[in-house]
Amino acid sequence: MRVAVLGAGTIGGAIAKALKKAGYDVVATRRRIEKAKELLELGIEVISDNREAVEKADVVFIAVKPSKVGDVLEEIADLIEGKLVISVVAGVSLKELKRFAKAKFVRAMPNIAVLVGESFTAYATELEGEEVELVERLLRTFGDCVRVEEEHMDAITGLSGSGPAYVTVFLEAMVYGGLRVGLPRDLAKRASLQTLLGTAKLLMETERHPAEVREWVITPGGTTIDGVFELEEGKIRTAVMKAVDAATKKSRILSKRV
Ligand SMILES: NC(=O)C1=CN([C@@H]2O[C@H](COP(=O)(O)OP(=O)(O)OC[C@H]3O[C@@H](n4cnc5c(N)ncnc54)[C@H](OP(=O)(O)O)[C@@H]3O)[C@@H](O)[C@H]2O)C=CC1
Ligand SMILES: O=C(O)[C@@H]1CCC=N1
Repeated sequence: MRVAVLGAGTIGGAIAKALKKAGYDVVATRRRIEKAKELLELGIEVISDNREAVEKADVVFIAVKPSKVGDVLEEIADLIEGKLVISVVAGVSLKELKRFAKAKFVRAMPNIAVLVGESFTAYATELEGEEVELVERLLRTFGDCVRVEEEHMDAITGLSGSGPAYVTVFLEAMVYGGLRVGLPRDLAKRASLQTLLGTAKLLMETERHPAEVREWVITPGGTTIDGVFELEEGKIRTAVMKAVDAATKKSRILSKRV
């Protein structure tokens, strides 16, 4: 199966790599192909002509910025009639995509962990049956994937699409905390990363509520409660909730600009 990825930038490049690794024949596009050396080295064909890429492909991914999606769809509209087209563009609805072409559209939202096969990808579509099975086969090469009602897609964008950025802020703060109490940089980073990974794995495997796992860690009168007290005073929960809310609202605003 041949897959075209239009807009081989940060996420498009990651998608092209994941699909190539899974054995798909991949053609990727961007205007400045000199910036796609890494993809070329992996055996991915990189060209600047979207029409040529689409003509040769069975499935098309669109990973350009929201402001460009209209132009790109207009450019390829006649070639994608009846073709499966998966857009990962934030804030652009199925209804808006369908304004430009009569393709079989899927709206998906992965995150940058596609690069290590650990994305959370949600998708919405009106397709059914074998076509949905194909969509899931493709999206599973990125990591976990789940079908959702389209009304959830902006919130998914604000939560898991943008999520790696929030987690890296927290992670960096943990490392700095380690530095502040005198740990060497490498040790602080390794301890913070493994703590994050281990906690996520623990929560996933035990399916316990985060509060329950937190109670396991907090020894009465011990060290952890003093740390948790500071986090609560710093309003970390409202800060994270506001971050998800702001990014979700931005996704909703982007959709009005296409
Ligand atoms: N970054 C992320 O983690 C995620 C991003 N997304 C979505 O993916 C999209 C891209 O985001 P991101 O990867 O961060 O942005 P980038 O700017 O890194 O990638 C966009 C790419 O599109 C290329 N491009 C621009 N115009 C065209 C065109 N006419 N034809 C073909 N390619 C073109 C650009 O390259 P050139 O200038 O060389 O043409 C650029 O590399 C956005 O819509 C975003 O909402 C979704 C999930 C996660
Ligand atoms: O920042 C953005 O707009 C994109 C969408 C989700 C992650 N990155």
